[in-house]
Amino acid sequence: MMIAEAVLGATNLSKSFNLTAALRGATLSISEGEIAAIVGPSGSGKSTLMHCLAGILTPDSGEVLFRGRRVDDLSETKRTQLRRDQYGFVFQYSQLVEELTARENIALPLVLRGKSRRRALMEADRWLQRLGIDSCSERRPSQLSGGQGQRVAVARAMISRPAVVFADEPTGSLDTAAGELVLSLLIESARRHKAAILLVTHDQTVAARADRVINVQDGIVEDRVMGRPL
Ligand SMILES: Nc1ncnc2c1ncn2[C@@H]1O[C@H](COP(=O)(O)OP(=O)(O)OP(=O)(O)O)[C@@H](O)[C@H]1O
Repeated sequence: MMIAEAVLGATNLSKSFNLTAALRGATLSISEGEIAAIVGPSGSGKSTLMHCLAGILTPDSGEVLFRGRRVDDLSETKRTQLRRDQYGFVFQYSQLVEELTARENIALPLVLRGKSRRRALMEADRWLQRLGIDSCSERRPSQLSGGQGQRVAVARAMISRPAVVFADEPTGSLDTAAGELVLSLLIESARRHKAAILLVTHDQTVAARADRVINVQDGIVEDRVMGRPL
């Protein structure tokens, strides 16, 4: 049997905000291409865990590993580079740039990585088509529906072929049908490009689409496998 390599790992992560202990020794490992849902009560530490794993927050103690290499102690510049080169992000209210069109928003990560504007826009056009939003190409974010905006966010997250996509309630602001479509597109794109997804959700039907559900309780990870092969 082939054992999948870990793309992302954390050991004993702790993080406090003043007197609040948000994480109290969280340990987990995400395999290459794995789709993992992070669930747990409000305030249990899900977002803090995700932000520590993504290098947005620095844990007070513990280690974060990306492909076996320690990354929590990298300089801010190196962590920004890691996020740009290896990670994609989809949040509840997508942080699209209002001054740019949908097409330019999708192309942006490639431009930031040094691709020419022309080539980045050509690649963005492919993603617009793949996700069924090519008619929105020239619209600004405020001219998009919630579901269209999240599809643009999925395209923007996937265009740079990330190893890991961090998604914090990506369908939380959408109705059921739009949410299901966005989630399906995110999962299909990730499977096609062998990206792992770390998905924070309150929604059981969203969690049920993952390979594995990771339960966070009081800042600690309680891991359980959900029957599907990893
Ligand atoms: N920037 C911050 N400053 C102060 N306290 C914070 C901060 N971020 C998180 N906390 C606290 O840390 C704890 C964990 O918060 P976190 O947002 O990680 O939980 P969560 O499980 O994602 O919650 P929710 O499901 O409500 O989004 C909570 O008690 C929260 O109030």
